[in-house]
Amino acid sequence: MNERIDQAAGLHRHAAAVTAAAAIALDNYLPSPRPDLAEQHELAARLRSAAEHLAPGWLGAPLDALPSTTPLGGSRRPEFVRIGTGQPLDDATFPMLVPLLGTGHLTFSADARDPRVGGVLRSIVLRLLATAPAGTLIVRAIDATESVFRSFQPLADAGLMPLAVADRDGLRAVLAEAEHWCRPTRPESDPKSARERKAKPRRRDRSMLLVIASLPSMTGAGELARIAALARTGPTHGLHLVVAGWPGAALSPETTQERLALATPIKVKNPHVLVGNPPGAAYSMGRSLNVPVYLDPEPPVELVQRVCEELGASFTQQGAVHLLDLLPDPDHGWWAESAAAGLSVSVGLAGDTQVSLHFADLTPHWLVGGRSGGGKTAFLIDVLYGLATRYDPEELALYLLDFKEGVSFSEFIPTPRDPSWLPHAFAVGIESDRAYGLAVLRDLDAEMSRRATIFKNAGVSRYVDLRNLGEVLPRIVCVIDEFQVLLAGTDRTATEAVALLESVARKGRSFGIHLILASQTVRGIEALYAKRDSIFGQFPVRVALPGGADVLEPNNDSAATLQLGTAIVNTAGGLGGPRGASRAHEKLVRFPDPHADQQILTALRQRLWQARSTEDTPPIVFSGFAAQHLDDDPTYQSLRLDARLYSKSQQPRALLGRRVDVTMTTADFAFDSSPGRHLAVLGPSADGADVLEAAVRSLAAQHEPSTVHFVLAPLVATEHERVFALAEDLIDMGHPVETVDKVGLADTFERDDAYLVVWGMDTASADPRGMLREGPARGLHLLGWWRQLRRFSEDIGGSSGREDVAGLVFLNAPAQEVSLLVGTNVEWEPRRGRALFHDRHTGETSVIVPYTGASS
Ligand SMILES: Nc1ncnc2c1ncn2[C@@H]1O[C@H](COP(=O)(O)OP(=O)(O)OP(=O)(O)O)[C@@H](O)[C@H]1O
Repeated sequence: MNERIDQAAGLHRHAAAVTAAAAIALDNYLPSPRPDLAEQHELAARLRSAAEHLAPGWLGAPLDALPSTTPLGGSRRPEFVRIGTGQPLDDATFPMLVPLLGTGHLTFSADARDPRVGGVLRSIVLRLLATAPAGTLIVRAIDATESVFRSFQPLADAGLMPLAVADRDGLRAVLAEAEHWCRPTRPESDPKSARERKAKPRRRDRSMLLVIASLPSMTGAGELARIAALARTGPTHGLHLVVAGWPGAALSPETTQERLALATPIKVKNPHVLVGNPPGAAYSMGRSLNVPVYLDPEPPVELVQRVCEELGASFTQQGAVHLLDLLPDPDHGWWAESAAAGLSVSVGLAGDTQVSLHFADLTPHWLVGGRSGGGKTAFLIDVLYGLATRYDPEELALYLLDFKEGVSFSEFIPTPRDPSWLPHAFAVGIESDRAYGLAVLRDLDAEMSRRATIFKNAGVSRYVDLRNLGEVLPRIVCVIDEFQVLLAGTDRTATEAVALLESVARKGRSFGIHLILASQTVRGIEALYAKRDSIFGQFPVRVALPGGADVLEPNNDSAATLQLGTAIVNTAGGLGGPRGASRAHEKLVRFPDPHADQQILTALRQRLWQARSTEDTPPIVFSGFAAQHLDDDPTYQSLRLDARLYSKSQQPRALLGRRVDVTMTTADFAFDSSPGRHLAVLGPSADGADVLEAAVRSLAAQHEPSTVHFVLAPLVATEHERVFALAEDLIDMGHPVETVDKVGLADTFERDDAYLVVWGMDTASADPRGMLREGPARGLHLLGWWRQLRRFSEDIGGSSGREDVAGLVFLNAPAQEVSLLVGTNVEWEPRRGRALFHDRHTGETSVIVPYTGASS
């Protein structure tokens, strides 16, 4: 350690001496009215030699002439950087250096739309990145032209420097990050932590460089003021700015943009530039160096590419963690742990050491934050494989819900190409919708009640005590990715979801039920305003990924500048502590990208799957936008195998679709002789025709041949073909079938023991009221699709006839009209692939995914 300090001090003394020498050289130089050529040559030579010391290699050499063997990554912070060539005489030149890191900022009077400025910005950033010791320089860029840093893409891919932001929101986000970086440190009171701080890298060991190549067009006075404020305070916190286009044009006659504090201003002329006085120093000739300076040309594209790729690769290699580094040895330790006292899983490496987090009484739930693309899914998948390799499916059951458009958890379910699944996965929601999220929370709440009864019967009050009695009951971990979607707004779903979340969050620990809530935004969830503390207070484990600092306490800035693949894990509710001090409750970890090695991931899942017990069934999958088919319905499958399942003593039921609940139960409507046993499918959506067909097919499967008639009336021309095909199938099953048209329909109203199925009931001319009232008693049931709700209402004789049709399936019908027909206020938002089913007999009103289309 002493050796490194001595080395640093030596380097510092050396740099100071060279700077002083250069300053004296410049100060002693007074331009004579008739310049002495020899003297100028000699001065340029002295400046060249000073520059070689101050800015060797990457920092000061012409980039197109640099040997390709020049190594990347120096041993200390680069302080001066070359911007171009000073040319006092045609044949006398010297490298123009400016102080930056450790001193102040740079401004260019023109922005990057001037290609010379764009070029020199690329060159400055490249020089600094190539020289800074690995991981010590954090670069953020803003560029409305979106072209200046395009060639730096490999750094973004490696997670070293995000792509430049181009719009005002991006600018604001970057400014907020820089302001976060500059927040004053909290006073140091604990001498021990002060001591420890010396041994740890401190914030000042890293610098943040904010490069503004061109400001977004909507930039306002507020943002300009924030930039100016950052310039004033930045350097003491290691923040430095390079701003092109400063000062810009005044936004209004009252506003003039001041020179940026602590900046070396560069006035862009044509073809040269003038370099103004650096902060705290003055060229003796006046406000700027009295020598024309030519900005460095832009670095060769291949060079940028090569350097970025090398930096990216070495960063990736240095930090790379492999999923297998976090998992137990498959030959010795899979499924070896007991969940009785809690669950434990390695979530990443700190140095070479595994860092584990737990689901236990003191740490029942976790909150994970990170911006989109920040690695949330990767982190969650690591955790899930970690748990799934440590605990037997008897010890652990997973509920996995994803509210974003991606398909985070789809790898845990069987697909046509790969039939394996994660045996621990009980229910998986892909592109979940809010109704399904709510169903999962209801299910967890009901599971708590079920477990409470088990506990009571066993005479215990805690999960661990029950397990100690030898009872097998898995712990449940429910992961909800982008949970804020479930809680969005202030509607009934949000209100109920908050109440259930609170209940599970508060009581879950006692029942072995744990939550991982993940989000890109934890603040600003309106439905949580009153409940924030009472809910999140139950989440002592906080995991902040890049862009997810808001899961930590506002004054804890440890996650301010995380790179992709790293996370802050905090087990004290996000609480911080003195900057730089070692925090037992908080660690910076590196975690693997599980998808980096798809083969290993597949092999892992298959191995887990092969180890499952023979009773294990695939997870129940709710796929938000997937259609549901009658042939895939387990109820339909079983009744086709054994029609006696619905024997005559039971009522035949029309299967309509799957309810949006955890197990995706079948929604059905029963037919018997009591009044109202008719089914109306309502709304213009073409799905109506499919719903009727599924209803008919499922009913046909429950009747012995020749025991009931099917009368099919395709009054909608487009449905003729479908109905004829259906009729053939029914005949094959041994059922008597008739098809009728509009004229023939009226006669069928008098029949007994028949299902009368009408596609386009709204075009029928006969009055169905008598048939609706009296039909069921004679075994005649109508299954009708009305495309217009008003016509249906007329057909039943308005609200007085409501009871005559007890089964209602609403497709794309507005909530107001639905409420009128149901007779109570119904919350319903019509959308593709969803229907609202109301059964007046059972009182059920539920959202279903109606059966549509061909079977899979
Ligand atoms: N530990 C890691 N190391 C390197 N790259 C990673 C790591 N984790 C994730 N990535 C990469 O970052 C990208 C985003 O990751 P991921 O999909 O997990 O983020 P996310 O936060 O879930 O994003 P979104 O919410 O947009 O889906 C992916 O391309 C992934 O390969």
